[in-house]
Amino acid sequence: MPFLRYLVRTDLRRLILLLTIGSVLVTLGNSYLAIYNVQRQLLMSNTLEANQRYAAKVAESAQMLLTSAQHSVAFSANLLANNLGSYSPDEEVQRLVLQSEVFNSAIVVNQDAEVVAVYPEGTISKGYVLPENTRQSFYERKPLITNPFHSISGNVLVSISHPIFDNQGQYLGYISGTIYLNRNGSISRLMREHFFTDATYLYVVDQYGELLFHADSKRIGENVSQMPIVQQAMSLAEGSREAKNSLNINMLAGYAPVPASNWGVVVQRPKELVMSALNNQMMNVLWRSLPIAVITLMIIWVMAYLISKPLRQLAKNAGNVNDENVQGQIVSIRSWYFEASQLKMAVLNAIGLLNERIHKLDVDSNTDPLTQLCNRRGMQRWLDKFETTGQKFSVLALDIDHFKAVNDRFGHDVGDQVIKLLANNMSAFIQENDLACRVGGEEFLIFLPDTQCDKAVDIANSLCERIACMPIPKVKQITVSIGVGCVQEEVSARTIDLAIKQADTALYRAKEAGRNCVRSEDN
Ligand SMILES: Nc1nc2c(ncn2[C@@H]2O[C@H](COP(=O)(O)OP(=O)(O)OP(=O)(O)O)[C@@H](O)[C@H]2O)c(=O)[nH]1
Repeated sequence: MPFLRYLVRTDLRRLILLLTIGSVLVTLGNSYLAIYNVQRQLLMSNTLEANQRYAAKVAESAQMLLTSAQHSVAFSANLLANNLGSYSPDEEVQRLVLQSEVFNSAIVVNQDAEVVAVYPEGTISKGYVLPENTRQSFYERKPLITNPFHSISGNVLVSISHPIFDNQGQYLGYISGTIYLNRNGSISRLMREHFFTDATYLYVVDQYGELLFHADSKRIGENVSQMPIVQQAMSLAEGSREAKNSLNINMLAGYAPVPASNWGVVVQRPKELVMSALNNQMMNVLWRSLPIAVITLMIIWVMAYLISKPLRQLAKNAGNVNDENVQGQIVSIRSWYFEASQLKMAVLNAIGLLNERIHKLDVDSNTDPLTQLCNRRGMQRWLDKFETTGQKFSVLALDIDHFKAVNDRFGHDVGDQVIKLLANNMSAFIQENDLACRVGGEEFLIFLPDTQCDKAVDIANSLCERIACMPIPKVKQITVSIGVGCVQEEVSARTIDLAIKQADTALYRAKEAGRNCVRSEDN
């Protein structure tokens, strides 16, 4: 599952991405939620307030219409009271109905509860004596707006009446105008015609919770007094609230009273409709903010890449310190910000230091500490090189004569100084490409690349003489014996070994010959 491992691998870029994208998303989500809640609250309170204001406006207009209707009826009652002998009730009821669109019909009733004038004709007959249950205005003898009632023909009516008294205060009957709530007229138009373009609707209840006006005309007359919003509307107060309608749908309702008739006007709008408008709005916000969000996320991605890139390259190269080119690769890393640049310097320093230490260890492990010449291990490296390159060479095996005596006479420390001095002298004597090694206490091998045997013998003789003349503190003088060996054939491990053995044997012979001399295979 390499891909899965790649996905769950934790690196700086992923961490930066995770952190920043997480923060951006949480911030965006939080802002979105906050905007949603604020807008929701705002929209709900705006809708509640708008509905309350609309209900109040309609209620106020109804109040004005009813009050004006009451004044009209009062005016007619006064006219009839003062001119009953000369003025015709028939003309007055006709004028009452026709002068405005408020009343659908009007009647005058005398002190015997008998109808003496009616307009338009046919709604009720002159001479008709009111039955007991319709004599509210007759008995109460005061200005009155009756409770809504159902006529025989199925109409819902409200009657506005005013008593007629003569100059002596004697009761002569009353005049009343009738409004058919389910027919055309100022009030019913006021209640029915609205400018709602959505599912908002208005209804009116009387003081008993009976519907007087409703968008669904079939419901007029239905008693809805159990509904909480109606109960509040019936309390003759103005306000707004969230409430369920008769179909159990949540509504945002505003209500206001019509004091003249003890009616309540309710305007309500389904809450879901308000919320769906909000949801559309929020979707709109989301779509509009999407391009910026995508651009932001892309910028974050690029920044995460750029920030993590130098560190990632440093980490990768720090794991490859054995690579020869690692320092060059680290130098080429573009560390464009402070921390990465400091880290780059630190890694470069560390690798430099490490290489230095490794080099020193390498040199130490191949070098004789007393003379700083190659030891056996260092020598072997050179022999491997000769074998690989096929380069021929001669070799001198050199040993200090009677060195035990030097040690015995002057002490071991002086002996060491002699060995050191001899090594320096040899190093100064040999050529740049030659190699001097200390292979034993006072035994040395000197390799002379591309040097023939006779030439090597000459060099050995020169060296032997030079050392014999070398001034040495305390000891004064030492001599050395030298054996010469050469690689005669093709260079291989065997021929190299043979050449060294040759030199050793020749050295032995030099010692035997009295020391302070040179021997080779030929002499
Ligand atoms: N001071 C000192 N002495 C060493 C060191 N290595 C070996 N020796 C001494 O070198 C001496 C070598 O003695 P031998 O092998 O008998 O040889 P020699 O006395 O030089 O006599 P020939 O080689 O036969 O001429 C010994 O006494 C060793 O203790 C060293 O590193 N420092």
